[in-house]
Amino acid sequence: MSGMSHSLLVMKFGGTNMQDAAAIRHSASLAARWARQGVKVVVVVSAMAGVTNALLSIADAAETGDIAAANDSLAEIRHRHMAAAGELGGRPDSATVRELRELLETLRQAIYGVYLLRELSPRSRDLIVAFGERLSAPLMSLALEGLELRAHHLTGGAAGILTDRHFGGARPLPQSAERIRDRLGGLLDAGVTPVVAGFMGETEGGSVTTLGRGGTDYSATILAEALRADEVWAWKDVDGVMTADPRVVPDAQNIEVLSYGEVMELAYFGAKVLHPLAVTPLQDSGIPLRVKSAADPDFPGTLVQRETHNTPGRPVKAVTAIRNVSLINVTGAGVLGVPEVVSSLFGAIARENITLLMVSQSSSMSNVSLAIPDADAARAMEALRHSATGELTYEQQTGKAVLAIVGGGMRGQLGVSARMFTALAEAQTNILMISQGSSELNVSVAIENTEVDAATRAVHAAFGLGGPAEA
Ligand SMILES: Nc1ncnc2c1ncn2[C@@H]1O[C@H](COP(=O)(O)OP(=O)(O)O)[C@@H](O)[C@H]1O
Ligand SMILES: N[C@@H](CC(=O)OP(=O)(O)O)C(=O)O
Repeated sequence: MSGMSHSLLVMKFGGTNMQDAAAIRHSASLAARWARQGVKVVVVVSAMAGVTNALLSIADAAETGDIAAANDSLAEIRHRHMAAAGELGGRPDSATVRELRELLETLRQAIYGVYLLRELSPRSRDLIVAFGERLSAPLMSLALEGLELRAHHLTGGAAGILTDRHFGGARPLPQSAERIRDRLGGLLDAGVTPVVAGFMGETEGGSVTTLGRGGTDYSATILAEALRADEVWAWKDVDGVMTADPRVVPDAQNIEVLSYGEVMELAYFGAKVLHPLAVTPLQDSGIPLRVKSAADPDFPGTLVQRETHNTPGRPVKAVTAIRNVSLINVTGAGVLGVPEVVSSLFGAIARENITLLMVSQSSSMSNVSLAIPDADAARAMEALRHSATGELTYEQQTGKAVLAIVGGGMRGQLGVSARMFTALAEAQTNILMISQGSSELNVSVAIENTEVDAATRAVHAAFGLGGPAEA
């Protein structure tokens, strides 16, 4: 695909595309291919694959006093980055390699601090976990320099991304846009390729924040919107956004076009391919986002744009699933016809910042069911018990999953849900709960965790997603 018509592209490279020196070199060559054609390229990088999870475990180990485990794992991270730096041509005495060493030492001290205090606040966790991206950005600079490009790496904060103080799930502040133009405009005009550490920003007071798991996609779109880029390209280890997770459904197909709304639903309902909020910065400008395959750069991938693009006979575009979900059933006299109770339940969930995946209320109004990620369920139960009025009982069932179908073509179409339920029945899947999003872009059901893979394949086949669209 030609980039000739573009003047500015933001390119995001995920953990897999940064996993070792060879992958980083390949990623750099993709950025260089367009930079050499005169396109200004802003590169945004994730941590090397696995590093974010490792840093989270290290922080937890330090907090519980297991400094030996923390140090062992830190040594692996140090080795992995120093080895990659060497392979990418970084000399031990070069400024970039010295900087890497200093970053690793600061990380070690931060972890030791957690160990001494036995205390890990959301703020300290963000500081520690963002080191993954701060350490991978210099490696990308080395790789770009190895291809004779001039590069300059920056933290998310230094690139101008200012956020609120919501550690672990921070949101950008409006004044970021001007800061980003200030911080990156000069570099771009001087022919330098900025390499921005993804996933992170900083508060006005200078504390490091993170944008939520998978947040590098979000960093890329925040930068693209501020810089009025022509497009954002998210390079992945898949062809694009697929009709289902290709690890579960071998005949999943690439989706050519999706709307911002569709991609948000897909991400919300578990498609790990993009951050659920990634397209939100683009909604005003309509800047397109392309999900592209790093292994096959000329393949068009998936174009994500403002407008919905429907194929006749194909109301559903994709099937997604979220595993490890809890269902919380709220029953009791207090639920009977008392909308305030429902609103107080929602308030409690919202205050705790818990993702509410599904809600359903029985027609008798005597029962409300909520689907919540297992990881949030204990907090949710606690919050619900403290919030509600009346005589309510709460019952939690774990080991469930949410399966969703997504597509703009289902709006106003009869029979789509019925087709999904028939497919599930034929696959002997018991449906525990049903809900349709008010946007009419999705229908979701709660099922048993153990039945997710078979159910996904059955629904995928029922909507003809594994082959060419029906006429
Ligand atoms: N509908 C889907 N389309 C494409 N990929 C999906 C989908 N659902 C889940 N995935 C998984 O998401 C992965 C890509 O996301 P991720 O690894 O986070 O990307 P990144 O390269 O940005 O780190 C793929 O390897 C794939 O297994
Ligand atoms: N490293 C962060 C941010 C990210 O976006 O990663 P990836 O692009 O590898 O999904 C995470 O794991 O959440």
